[in-house]
Amino acid sequence: MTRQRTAALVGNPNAGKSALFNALTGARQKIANYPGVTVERKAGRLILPSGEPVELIDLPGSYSFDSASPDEEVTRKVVHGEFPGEALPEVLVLVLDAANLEQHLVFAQEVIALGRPTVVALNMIDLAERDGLTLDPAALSQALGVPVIPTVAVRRRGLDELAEAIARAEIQASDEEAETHTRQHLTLPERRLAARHMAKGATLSESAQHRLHSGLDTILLHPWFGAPILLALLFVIFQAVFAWATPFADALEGAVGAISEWVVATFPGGFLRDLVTEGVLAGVGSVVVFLPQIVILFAFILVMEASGYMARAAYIMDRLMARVGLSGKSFIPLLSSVACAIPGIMATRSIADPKDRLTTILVAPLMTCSARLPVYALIIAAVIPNTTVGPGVGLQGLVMFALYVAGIAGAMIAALVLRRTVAKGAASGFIMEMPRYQMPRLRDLAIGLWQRAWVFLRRAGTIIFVATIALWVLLSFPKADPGESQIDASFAGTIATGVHAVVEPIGFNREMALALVPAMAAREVAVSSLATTYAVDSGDEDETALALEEQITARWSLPTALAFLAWFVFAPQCLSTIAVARRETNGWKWPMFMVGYLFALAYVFAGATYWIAVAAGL
Ligand SMILES: Nc1nc2c(ncn2[C@@H]2O[C@H](COP(=O)(O)OP(=O)(O)OP(=O)(O)O)[C@@H](O)[C@H]2O)c(=O)[nH]1
Ligand SMILES: [Mg+2]
Repeated sequence: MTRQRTAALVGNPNAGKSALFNALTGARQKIANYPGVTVERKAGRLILPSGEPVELIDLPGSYSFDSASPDEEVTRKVVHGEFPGEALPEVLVLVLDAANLEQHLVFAQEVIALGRPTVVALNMIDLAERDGLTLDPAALSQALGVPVIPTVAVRRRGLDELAEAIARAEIQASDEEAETHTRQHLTLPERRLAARHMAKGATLSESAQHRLHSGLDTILLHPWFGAPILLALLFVIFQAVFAWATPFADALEGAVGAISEWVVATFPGGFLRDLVTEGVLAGVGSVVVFLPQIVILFAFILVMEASGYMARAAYIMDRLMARVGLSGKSFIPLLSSVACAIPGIMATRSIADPKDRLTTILVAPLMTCSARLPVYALIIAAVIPNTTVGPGVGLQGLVMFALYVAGIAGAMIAALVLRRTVAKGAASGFIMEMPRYQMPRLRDLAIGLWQRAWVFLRRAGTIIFVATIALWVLLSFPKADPGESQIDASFAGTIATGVHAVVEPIGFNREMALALVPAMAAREVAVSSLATTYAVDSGDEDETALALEEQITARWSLPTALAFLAWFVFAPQCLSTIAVARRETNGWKWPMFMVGYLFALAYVFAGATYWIAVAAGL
């Protein structure tokens, strides 16, 4: 009885499976859809050297058998013989990218562990050579325990040898009656380590540049040092945000003060002048002075992205993320949330698993977005002494770093809890392609920075401007009788008293309570609100000129200020984020849940911070 011989091409995305498929089968192809899914089934006829035909199928690329995307699901089921209506392929042709051997070997081990007759096509040898890498197929074959054939699919190099190896594997498959000897399964970290050793063992020589790049990877992706290096880098960034921004921030502050003085000196007193000095200049101006810090933070982020380090940070974080039940796929959305949770939440669309995605949406607001930077920077500058706690380590930068870490830790713990309760499910592994290291181009950096700065200034000119003016109006009317405080008399004062009753137990004063309300529009409004409130409150012009920072230093106790910082780590003070969460989850249920748990966390942590600080005598 002769039956149809079969073989399937498997491997990571972009290994060159389709290119090999086309080269091996030529025009003898049939394209259809797998039943029930929109994934294409590509089959073709490969003629072995003996003249015998083999049905070759080109499977979708896959990073792992644990993955959940529909494409990867098809690949997993077909090679396990679980796909309805699809015969278990007799031979697996595992396609590896020689230029990215180490990454491709991670999935390769899973395929080989199936114990099926397997042939490796070590493809893209030409690209490896271009990168200055000479590989030893024999050594790799020995390490993997299967034949390895070097190929260049696009130039038809190695195709005859590959066809011969497939023919031998077909004979082996029929000898063994397609019996499978499943080998030992390794965990993802074990496979990564083994991939590293195998790739090294199969490398005969490499160019200086390639050695430099892989040397960098050895250090930056080291299982033990990788994470501390990432943390140290973040630490340096926050030191720089404070240390480098100061002269620029001072200059901006001076400019805003000078304009304010000029307005006071030039125009007669009254409604309009007060609106400009107390509302626009004191309020919006107080936010704009944080532009240098935003620019410095993003300069670092952009350099990390452009140099190729960011993808490596994702790789390092993947291990941590897996431990809390998220995949590395959540890293990019969470990282974007450092700029703003809105693009972060939108980026979760790339996460295939719905529970993974939901969890990522729910924790994204915990990542410290750039809108918190002005709040943190203001309060820290006002209450944390500008001293050093070690050579080159400023206390202010250290506190800022701690707040960012608190946000990340909060997100991780929240994810862990959510994955065990409302979004139950198993973690899926993730392996991504590492881009090459590159020198960032100055022009691209400049454009990226300009875009971030513009987003910030536009917010100041629109949402922050409007919220601050609205607050100023509420603060300014009705007018106080002589001797009475303007805030007590105003509409805003009445609102503040109501909110204050709720937040007094966690150490907040009344101005803070008032600032929380308009800050729902955008977190930076907390800064402009405080500035406007103190400007209206002080009434006489000399005191208006007193910088917001000094007002806070004079009026707030340290426990109160720390409680306010703790509040902003958790509080979902952003209506746009809530609206985006509603759109991305198709309903109010999850955004309401998100707002509820985040406010609860903010309240508990701010309260705990306050009372611990009071007990410690701060
Ligand atoms: N230089 C070079 N390029 C190749 C080689 N093999 C494939 N390519 C190119 O690499 C790219 C990806 O190849 P594909 O065949 O589409 O990769 P694939 O494995 O089918 O990818 P998925 O279908 O996404 O899993 C294409 O642009 C190919 O032309 C090779 O040996 N050398
Ligand atoms: Mg393909």
